[in-house]
Amino acid sequence: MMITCFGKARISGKFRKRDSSSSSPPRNWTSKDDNTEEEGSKIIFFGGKNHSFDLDDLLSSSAQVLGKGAFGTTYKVTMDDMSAVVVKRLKEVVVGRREFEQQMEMIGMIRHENVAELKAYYFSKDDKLAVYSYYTQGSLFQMLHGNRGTYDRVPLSWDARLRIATGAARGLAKIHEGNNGRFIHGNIKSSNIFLDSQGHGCIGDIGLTTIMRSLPQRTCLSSGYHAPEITDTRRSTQSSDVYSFGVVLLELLTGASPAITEAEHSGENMDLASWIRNVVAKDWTGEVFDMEIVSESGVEDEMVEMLQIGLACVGVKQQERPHIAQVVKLIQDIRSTE
Ligand SMILES: Nc1ncnc2c1ncn2[C@@H]1O[C@H](COP(=O)(O)OP(=O)(O)OP(=O)(O)O)[C@@H](O)[C@H]1O
Repeated sequence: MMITCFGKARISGKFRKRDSSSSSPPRNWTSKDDNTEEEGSKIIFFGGKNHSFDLDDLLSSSAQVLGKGAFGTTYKVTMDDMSAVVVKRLKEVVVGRREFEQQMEMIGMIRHENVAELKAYYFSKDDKLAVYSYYTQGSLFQMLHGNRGTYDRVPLSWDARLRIATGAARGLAKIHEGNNGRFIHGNIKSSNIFLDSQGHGCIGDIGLTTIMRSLPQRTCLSSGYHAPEITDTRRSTQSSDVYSFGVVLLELLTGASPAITEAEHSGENMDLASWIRNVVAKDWTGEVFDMEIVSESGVEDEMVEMLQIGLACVGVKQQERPHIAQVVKLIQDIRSTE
């Protein structure tokens, strides 16, 4: 299956550099009504006072728009010392300050090597910000689909994909342990999975779904990531997270986009999970794997095992999907050295 283009709108821009003589933040970065002294509106950091920047640094630094997602605009902000963080300016937050803060505090408590760290958050009437670590290697989406069909394409080996899947599964398992085992992610997809320095997958964008306006059902259906029972993204469940994670595994195996497209073989409109279910039912399993990995020798059994795990996760019946802890074990067992 060929994917020829990256397929996401890229925008570039810059925050205005703040006049260093001014003590108030620039208007384009903070509230539009000049109400910067709004009571209680201060940036809250995790990890005590041990942080290398404050709100002023953040607001005065140059920023580049990484993209506009469903939940707002995401910026890479580079500090004077050249360190970078990601700032997500959240739009359509549908909860009040108290609930927002409670959710952020819960997210902040989830610390794991395979979970993108929430460093800080900020709530005011006009601005809601979430500050994360910046991952220099970009997202799994970029790695899988970027530059396909061009000379600039850097192939992603099966070993690399296995490491990404292992790390991401561990990260999601940790997230599901949060809030006494009730925490959900709600938006698992390849653009929310990043790579750490060892090449393991790390899950980003945790826990925002439940505090944001629900995505339209049409958007959910066409993305290919959402479980079929989800009609309101604010009511995502751990089992729907497992479904979405299964879609990511299928994406890793096939190199195909999960969005609903006209399936090459049948000419029908279907999402990735449905297409793979169809192909496997017809016993054409070998045909689904990404051309980029299919020629690697001695790994086909591992790919077939991963395919079975992915298919179990995307089970249409919720009760038949595995728990994420089982998924971690199954993936680790594919190659016991991982
Ligand atoms: N911590 C991060 N480090 C590096 N890149 C990031 C980080 N967070 C997000 N990005 C990248 O920034 C871009 C915009 O992200 P954003 O989350 O706004 O949109 P999205 O992932 O496409 O959709 P959604 O809003 O549904 O998550 C994406 O390409 C994403 O992979």
